[in-house]
Amino acid sequence: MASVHNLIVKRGEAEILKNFSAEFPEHQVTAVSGRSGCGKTTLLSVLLNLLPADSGEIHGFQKPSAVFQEDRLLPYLTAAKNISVAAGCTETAAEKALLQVGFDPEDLKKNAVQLSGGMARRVSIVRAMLTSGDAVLLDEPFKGLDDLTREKVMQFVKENLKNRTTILVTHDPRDAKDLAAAKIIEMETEK
Ligand SMILES: Nc1ncnc2c1ncn2[C@@H]1O[C@H](COP(=O)(O)OP(=O)(O)OP(=O)(O)O)[C@@H](O)[C@H]1O
Repeated sequence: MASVHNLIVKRGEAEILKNFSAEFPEHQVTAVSGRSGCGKTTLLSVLLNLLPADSGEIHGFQKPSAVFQEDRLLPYLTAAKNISVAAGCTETAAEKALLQVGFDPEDLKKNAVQLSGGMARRVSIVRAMLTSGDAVLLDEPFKGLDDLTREKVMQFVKENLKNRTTILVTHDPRDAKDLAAAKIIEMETEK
């Protein structure tokens, strides 16, 4: 089991995670939901080492890759270059993956700054899925995608999870079901 134990995380004066403990089945998907502001993104930021915990223990997230709510792309590189630089794969592999998630061949020529929000979101999903590591942290990855695109992206994510321990933050029960989540954590009750 990957786990966090008695995590305390403050942001400014506010204690966001108050002795939060949870277990995440290894090689499976755990869905995390909870009201807006309860600390889901904060939890992922701590697991990614982007935010320090004030105390607590973390096990099983040595090398996670992530989809953030904001897409964090390098604006003047193409989608495929953004992916290959971060994931260490070839641009050809990145382009193949982008076509799978619904990019048009024409879109492959554009720099990230020229992409729509939904396209940028798909680039960040492909980047996370093609990056190797022991865990995948997905912060509302399917939010705002139309149904057809969501289906393509869902298929791509399923094919590329590769048994990695996965945390899926989502408000949509369909996401947990479609990714066959082994466990669902409702954050308020576990804080
Ligand atoms: N950079 C920051 N500095 C100070 N407080 C912050 C910062 N980012 C978030 N917070 C606060 O931390 C709390 C938890 O935010 P977080 O983004 O983790 O919630 P969330 O559960 O992911 O919410 P949502 O579902 O809306 O994305 C909120 O009260 C928020 O205002």
